Amino acid sequence: MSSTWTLPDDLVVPELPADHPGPGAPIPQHWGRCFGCGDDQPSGLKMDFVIGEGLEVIGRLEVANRFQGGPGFIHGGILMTAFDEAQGMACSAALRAAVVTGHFETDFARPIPLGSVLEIRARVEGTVRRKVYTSADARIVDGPLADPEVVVASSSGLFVTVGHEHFEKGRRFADGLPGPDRDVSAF
Ligand SMILES: CCCCCCCCCC(=O)SCCNC(=O)CCNC(=O)[C@H](O)C(C)(C)COP(=O)(O)OP(=O)(O)OC[C@H]1O[C@@H](n2cnc3c(N)ncnc32)[C@H](O)[C@@H]1OP(=O)(O)O
Repeated sequence: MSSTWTLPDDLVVPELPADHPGPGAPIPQHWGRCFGCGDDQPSGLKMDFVIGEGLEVIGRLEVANRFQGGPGFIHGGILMTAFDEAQGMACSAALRAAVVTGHFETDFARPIPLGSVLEIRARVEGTVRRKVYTSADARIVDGPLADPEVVVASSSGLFVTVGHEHFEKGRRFADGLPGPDRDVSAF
């Protein structure tokens, strides 16, 4: 099975920011409580990211036992979350803009065992107004069934750039219940 995703004809490929740090530079987590990358989210994915070539970022996910779906394998929704995080990070790194996911689709090509390490390469394909078209692929680079030549899953996603006011609406809920305002300006 493969995606029916198509890119629009009027896609604009963005220039890299002048101060883009270049391949290998670590990308800081965008929000400590983020399920994808946050250190302050004990049940989260705890993904790490570095800048890749061009408009690409490279994410790493250690497939922990708590990410289990079918016996011994990663849950498909967890994998989609990892792609979502990686493709969002690619948008942020390339455009220096906050984004949210608008539409997302994933192809699951191989089962991914617990204990493996996934490398997710995610990139911005281009933009149309506020829409950011992204893609990504995942390979097992360490642990069970590791083979860096084999793409085990791939993903396409449309993100939409937003202003910080988008996240202001959620700040009262940052602890899960309405509460004191929290500073989400760093998101
Ligand atoms: C900051 C760094 C982040 C790093 C990583 C984060 C990774 C995780 C990201 C997430 O998971 S975010 C959480 C999941 N997503 C959301 O909660 C988004 C909920 N949806 C919304 O808030 C709004 O629908 C949205 C901001 C996406 C759009 O509303 P707006 O009123 O601001 O914009 P508008 O509706 O005018 O749409 C702008 C363009 O996007 C298009 N669009 C919007 N939603 C779409 C959609 N779902 N599918 C396709 N296109 C969509 C829309 O057609 C339009 O295209 P055109 O320019 O061609 O007119």
